[in-house]
Amino acid sequence: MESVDGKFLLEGASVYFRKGSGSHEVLADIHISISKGEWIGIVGRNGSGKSTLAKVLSGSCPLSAGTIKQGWVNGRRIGMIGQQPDAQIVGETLYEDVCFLMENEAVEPAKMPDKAEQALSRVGLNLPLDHPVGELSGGQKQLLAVAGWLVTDTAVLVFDEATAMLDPASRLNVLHIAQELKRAGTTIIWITQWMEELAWADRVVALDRGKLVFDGTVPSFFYGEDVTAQDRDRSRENHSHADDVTPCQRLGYEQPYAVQVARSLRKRNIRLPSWPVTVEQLGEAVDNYGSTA
Ligand SMILES: Nc1ncnc2c1ncn2[C@@H]1O[C@H](COP(=O)(O)OP(=O)(O)OP(=O)(O)O)[C@@H](O)[C@H]1O
Repeated sequence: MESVDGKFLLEGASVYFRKGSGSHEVLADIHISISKGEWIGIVGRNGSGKSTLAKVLSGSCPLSAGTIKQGWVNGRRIGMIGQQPDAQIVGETLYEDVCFLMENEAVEPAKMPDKAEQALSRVGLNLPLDHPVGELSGGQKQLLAVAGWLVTDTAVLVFDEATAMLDPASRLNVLHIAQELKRAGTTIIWITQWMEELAWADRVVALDRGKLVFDGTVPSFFYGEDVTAQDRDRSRENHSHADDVTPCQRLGYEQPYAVQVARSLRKRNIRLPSWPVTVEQLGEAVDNYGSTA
């Protein structure tokens, strides 16, 4: 276990912006602890403060009150990938773009081509270094932005609705790359409006009008009381909590299809052996149910 001092922590974090003669509270008294190598999914409706939280975590928005302790990040970088693929492009070619951060960090010029190639290959952009950035698709531009962070020692990558403008295949590709990075030890903060993307997270944090209204596991976000009830109710087979409103629904989001099906099955007392969020997970759960039933 990390010591408390070593934790990446937000404590009572608040951000106010000036509005007329008063102030507008965008983040209110947020407490979050982020573990090394964790994947945290952050959700909340438009204007709930997600981007502001992303900026606070990456150090680009100062707090009006409270504290941030970067603990185990320990001077390493916190990168951020935004929603607009074009907004984060800084070079004309892949090489120029991916070298931008290295130049800022005074990496030896002789080492740059190798580092650039390694970073591009890690994100699966296997194109010539002089390939024009203007010819990349939106999804490839997002991967290029990720590669830009990989040339330096990046401890945490914040994806702020980074897949919002992408087609389903590119979206999945960016998710896969983030998963690879997590396996290699990078901490992932994944902000999204797409509920199914939370399937990749270890934990969900939800914001509503600047307040933290949920911080828990993915199953408890989508299945609410059912999850805690499962243990409690093992001996009461006919009891079902499927009518309970889940944290996901309370936030005003539609539950993913797989969650709707699984909850509907639970109402009929068919309890799948896991808590599916994607259709693939639902298929696996049904398979496993079939083999144990
Ligand atoms: N620099 C700023 N000055 C004043 N108000 C701001 C500033 N930045 C954000 N806000 C306000 O803070 C609130 C939260 O904005 P933020 O972008 O963090 O929310 P969000 O959840 O990311 O929204 P979206 O999903 O629409 O991107 C909004 O009401 C926004 O208008």
